[in-house]
Amino acid sequence: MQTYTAEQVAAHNNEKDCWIIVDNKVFDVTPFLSEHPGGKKILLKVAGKDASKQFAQFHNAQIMENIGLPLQVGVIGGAAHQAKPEKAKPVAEAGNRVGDMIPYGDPTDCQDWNSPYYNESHYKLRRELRAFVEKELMPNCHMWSENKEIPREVIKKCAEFGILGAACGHVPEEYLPYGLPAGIKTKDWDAFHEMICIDEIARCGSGGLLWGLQGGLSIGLPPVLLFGSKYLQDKVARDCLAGDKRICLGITEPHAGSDVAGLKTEAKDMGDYYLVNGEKKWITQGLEADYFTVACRTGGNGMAGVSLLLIERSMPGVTTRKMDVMGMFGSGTSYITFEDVKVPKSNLIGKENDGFKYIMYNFNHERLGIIMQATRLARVCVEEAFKYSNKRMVFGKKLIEQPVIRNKLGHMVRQVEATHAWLESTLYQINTMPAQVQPIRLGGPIALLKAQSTQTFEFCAREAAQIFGGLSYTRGGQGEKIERLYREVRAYAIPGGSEEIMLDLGVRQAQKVAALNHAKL
Ligand code: HEM
Repeated sequence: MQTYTAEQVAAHNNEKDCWIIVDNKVFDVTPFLSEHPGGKKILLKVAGKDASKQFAQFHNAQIMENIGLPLQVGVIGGAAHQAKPEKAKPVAEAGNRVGDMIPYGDPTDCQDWNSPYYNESHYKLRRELRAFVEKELMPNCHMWSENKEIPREVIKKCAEFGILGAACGHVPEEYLPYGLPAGIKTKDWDAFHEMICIDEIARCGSGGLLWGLQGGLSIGLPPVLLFGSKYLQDKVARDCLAGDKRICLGITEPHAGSDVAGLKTEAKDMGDYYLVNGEKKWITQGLEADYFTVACRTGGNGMAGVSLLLIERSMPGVTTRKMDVMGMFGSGTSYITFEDVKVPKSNLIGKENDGFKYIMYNFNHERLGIIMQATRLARVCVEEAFKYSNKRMVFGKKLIEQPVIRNKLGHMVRQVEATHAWLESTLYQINTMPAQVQPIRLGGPIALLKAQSTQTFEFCAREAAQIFGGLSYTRGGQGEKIERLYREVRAYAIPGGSEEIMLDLGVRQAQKVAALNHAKL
C-alpha cells in the first residue's frame, strides 16, 4: 500500500480533494462527503488532518471495516510497520489469552485466570472460531439482521467450518460431512466444546444470527439422531449438517406453549400412513425448512398420547408463513399449517405415543443452548458498555469516571460471571455424570440456570441501553448490538420453558431429588 507523510496528506484539504488520517491509515473521503451520515462539514473540518480521535468517538469497528476501508488510499510513512497490531499480542504467544482483554468481555479463562475445565483443544477451537466469526460473520451481521435473512451461502460456509455439526451434541462421524471445527474428533468432543462454539458465534451480538444458522437444527435434528430409525437418520442428517437442507422442531401451537401435553395437532392412524392436521406457531427456521420434527397427538389426551413425526415440505398440505416478531431477525420464525398431510408410518420417530418422553429428553440440551447464548449475549452488553463508557465524555469526564456508571457495570459483571461459573459447573456434570442419572439430577438445576441466564441477559441489556442512551434507541451505529439485544431478550425468557415454568420446575425437581436422597426435610 502507498505510503504518505502527514505533510502530503495535509495538501488534500478541501471539498474537491479531501483526505483524512485515522489510525495511521489514509482515506480519500472526497466521494463520500455528501453521503457521510454525520454530515459533510464535520469531515471538511478535519480535511488533511489526523481524525483518529473523532472517528473513535462516533463510529464502531464495523463502519471502518465496511465503509472506511474501501476508501483507504494508503498509510502514513512506515505505518505499515508501525501500525498497532489488531490484537494486543498474537494469541499463539499469549498462552490461553484470547481477545482484546476488555474487562469481563471474555470469560475469565480467556483473560489469564486458571481453569480446571479446559485443555488445548478448547483453546484451539476458540481461537479458530474467533478468527472465522470475526472475518465471516461479524462484519455483516447487522445487515443480515436488517434484511431479516441470512444468505444461504453463509450457512453453507458455517457448515463447511463444522459449526452446524457442532450444534447437535454427539453426532456419529458418518453424518458429519465436514467433521467438527478445529479438526476435533467426535470421540473427544465434549460439552465445553459445544459451549465455546455457541459462545463465539454469540459474540456477534445477534440471537437472530445464531437461530438462523442453527436454531431449528440444534433442536429438530437431535430427536432423529437419538430416537429415529436408520432410514430417517440417513434421509436427513447428512444433508442438514452439510447446510444443504434445513430442519426445525414444531411443538408450540397457537393453543399450547409451555403446556406441551395440551397440544392438539392430530395424526390420525390411516393404516399405512398418518393423516396430519394442525397448526404450529413461532417455529424457528420453519420458514425455509425442508424437514419438520413435529409433535402430534396420536393417542388420548395428555402426555401419553403424543408422538414425533418427521414431516417433509414436499408432502402436499404443508404451508409455512413468515411471522412478524419483535426480534431474532433472520431466524425464519414461522406459522405452519398441516392440512390433510399424508405422512408415511416410516416417518414416525421412535415409538408411537413416546413423543413426550423424547421432547423432555431434548429439552435439557435445548435449554443448555439457550443458557450458553443468553450468558454470552449478556456479556456482549458488558463488553460494549465497558468500551463505550471509556470513550463517551459527559460533563467533562468519561462515563467510566462516573460512580453511577461503575455501579451499573459492577451489577452487570457480577451477574454474568456468576451465571457463567454455574454454567461451567453444570457442563462439567454433563461431561462426567452417568448419562442415566442426568435427567433427574440435572433437569432442575438446568431449569433454574435458564431463568438465571435470561434474567441476567435482560438486566444487562437494560443497563447497557441506559449507558448507551439514545444510541441504544437507534438502529445501527455504535449502539447497534445493544438495540438489537434489547429486542431479543423475550426470545430467550419465553421459549424452551418460560422463566415462571423454569423456576417452578427447578424447585419441584429439587423436592423430587431430595425425596430420592432421603433428605432430612
Ligand atoms: C473514513 C471516514 C469515515 C467514515 C467511513 C464514516 C462513516 C460514518 C457512518 C457510516 C456514520 C453513520 C453511523 C451510524 O449509523 O451511527 C457516521 C456518522 C457520523 N460520523 Fe462519520 N465517518 C467517517 C469519518 C468521520 C469523522 C472524521 C468524523 C468527525 C470528525 C465523523 C463524524 C461523524 C458523526 C458526528 C456521525 C453521527 C454520529 C451519530 O449519529 O451519533 N465521521 N459516519
